[in-house]
Amino acid sequence: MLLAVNIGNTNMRFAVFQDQKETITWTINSKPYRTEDELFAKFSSMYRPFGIDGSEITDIVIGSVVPALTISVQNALMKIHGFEPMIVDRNTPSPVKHSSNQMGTDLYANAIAAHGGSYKGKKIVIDFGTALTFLGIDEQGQVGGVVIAPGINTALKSLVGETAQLPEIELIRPQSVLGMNTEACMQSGMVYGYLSMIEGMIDRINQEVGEKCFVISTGGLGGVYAPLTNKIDTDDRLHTIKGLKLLYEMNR
Ligand SMILES: Nc1ncnc2c1ncn2[C@@H]1O[C@H](COP(=O)(O)OP(=O)(O)OP(=O)(O)O)[C@@H](O)[C@H]1O
Ligand SMILES: CC(C)(CO)[C@@H](O)C(=O)NCCC(=O)O
Ligand SMILES: [K+]
Repeated sequence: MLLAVNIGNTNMRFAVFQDQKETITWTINSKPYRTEDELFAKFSSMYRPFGIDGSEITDIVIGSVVPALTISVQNALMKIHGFEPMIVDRNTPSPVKHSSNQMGTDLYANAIAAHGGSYKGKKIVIDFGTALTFLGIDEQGQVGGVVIAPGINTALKSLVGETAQLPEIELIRPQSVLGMNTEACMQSGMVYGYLSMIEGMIDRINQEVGEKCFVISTGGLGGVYAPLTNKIDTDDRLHTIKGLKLLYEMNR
């Protein structure tokens, strides 16, 4: 069985791909950064609650956008499983072409899963993580470019943290765009505001590439925003981690 790990700035997402059965997935906070020993202790007890027998894991792939965690996670997993997990990044060979020497592994994995999936034509991948990213890729696997904006929780935390009178809110759609109480006003800004950005960016990217792209969303809040717009064609919270799996299979 293959274990794939996507180390993000907020969460480390784990997924175990089983042959016939459903994929099992869970997350562990990335922060505070833990030592290798702490990670080893934490990881040692993480399989059982999910009904996984750790000894059945024969392959491990790690993708990371947090350099401070990459090697510690690799070493902790190596101590548990007795073999070296493969670390992949933007330079790991694949049919996806890009010219960036900075592209985060999650963005590269998003491109690979979009190109390797059954989607047709040009694609946009929107990742609702710590950062909100858009990636455009054409039918030949050429990455057209990326957009990086503050993630929704990141923006909300900053807004609440920098103000005296604004409270934490739940990210749900308010009754109307114009609100009459603080909570509804903020929900409008966060939900309709970001939705407007997302729809507007999709339109702009489509215009720039001269085609109506197929739009895939992933990341923590994809499941909240995708149902609110018909411009997102599908939401798959495992999209990034499926890209890591494909990268592993192409390079093992
Ligand atoms: N209904 C919801 N309301 C508010 N936040 C939510 C909701 N559903 C998911 N989230 C957020 O999504 C996060 C899980 O997302 P995920 O595992 O993709 O990592 P991430 O935080 O998106 O980013 P990164 O990949 O950068 O670590 C949770 O920590 C939570 O903050
Ligand atoms: C943009 C994020 C933070 C999204 O997780 C990550 O992909 C990253 O740190 N990237 C490095 C910079 C770049 O992709 O150009
Ligand atoms: K930073």
